Amino acid sequence: MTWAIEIRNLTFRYPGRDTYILQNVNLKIKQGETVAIVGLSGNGKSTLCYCISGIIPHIYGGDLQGEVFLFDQPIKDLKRSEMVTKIGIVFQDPDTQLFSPTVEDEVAFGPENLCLDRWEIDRRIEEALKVVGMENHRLSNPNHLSGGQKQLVALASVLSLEPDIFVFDEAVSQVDKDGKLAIKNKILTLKKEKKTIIMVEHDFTNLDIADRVVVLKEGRLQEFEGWL
Ligand SMILES: Nc1ncnc2c1ncn2[C@@H]1O[C@H](COP(=O)(O)OP(=O)(O)OP(=O)(O)O)[C@@H](O)[C@H]1O
Repeated sequence: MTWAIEIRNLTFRYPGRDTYILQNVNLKIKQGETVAIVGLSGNGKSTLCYCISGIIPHIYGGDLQGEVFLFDQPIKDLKRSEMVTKIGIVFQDPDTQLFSPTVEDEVAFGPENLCLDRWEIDRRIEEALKVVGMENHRLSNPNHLSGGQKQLVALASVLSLEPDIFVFDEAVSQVDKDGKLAIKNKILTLKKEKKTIIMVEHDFTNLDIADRVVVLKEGRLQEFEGWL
């Protein structure tokens, strides 16, 4: 069977650190599945998201053992251009993701780098901005937006890539109630489209739409059984 994501015996520590943040993590996720990762602060949820999306080891380095596969391919062998159509991550802190002078440029960056036709790029910008309700802020500088608005722009910039797998790492934590509802509806649409979704949830906002919940405790992963 081909898994959208397969993590085998993953163990990781950051460069120069003694503590292993992830310890022998194993996880298999089917295409079209929505999996929520929960756990207390500092237990390695973001670190696991970085491993799944190739940021570890490509950007952070560190001591990594085990392997992550996306659709049977080891991510360490995937080129950056192959990664972006397979998996898109929305970070907890939008400031790490936003770098363009305008909202529109930010959302256009991914599709433009995929060298898509202009009409397709425009369609994706239009759609992504509409989903997140930021179509009236096209020409705004992302640095001048509120935290919640920045998160919505970061989300739109990943939606416009239309990857097979989405990783939402507390992606809407600062977004207002209406915005959260709109994103929840979008995630439901992505589910219908058989996209694979990983959600890190601190406040459990979207747990009800997850097919499965896994708990990360002190770097070890367990299936969630029972109520927290
Ligand atoms: N770049 C880094 N270098 C060294 N240690 C790091 C780095 N990033 C995170 N850590 C450490 O790794 C541990 C796990 O952090 P991580 O952000 O993965 O946890 P988390 O479960 O996502 O927490 P939160 O819910 O607060 O976001 C923490 O002790 C953190 O201090």
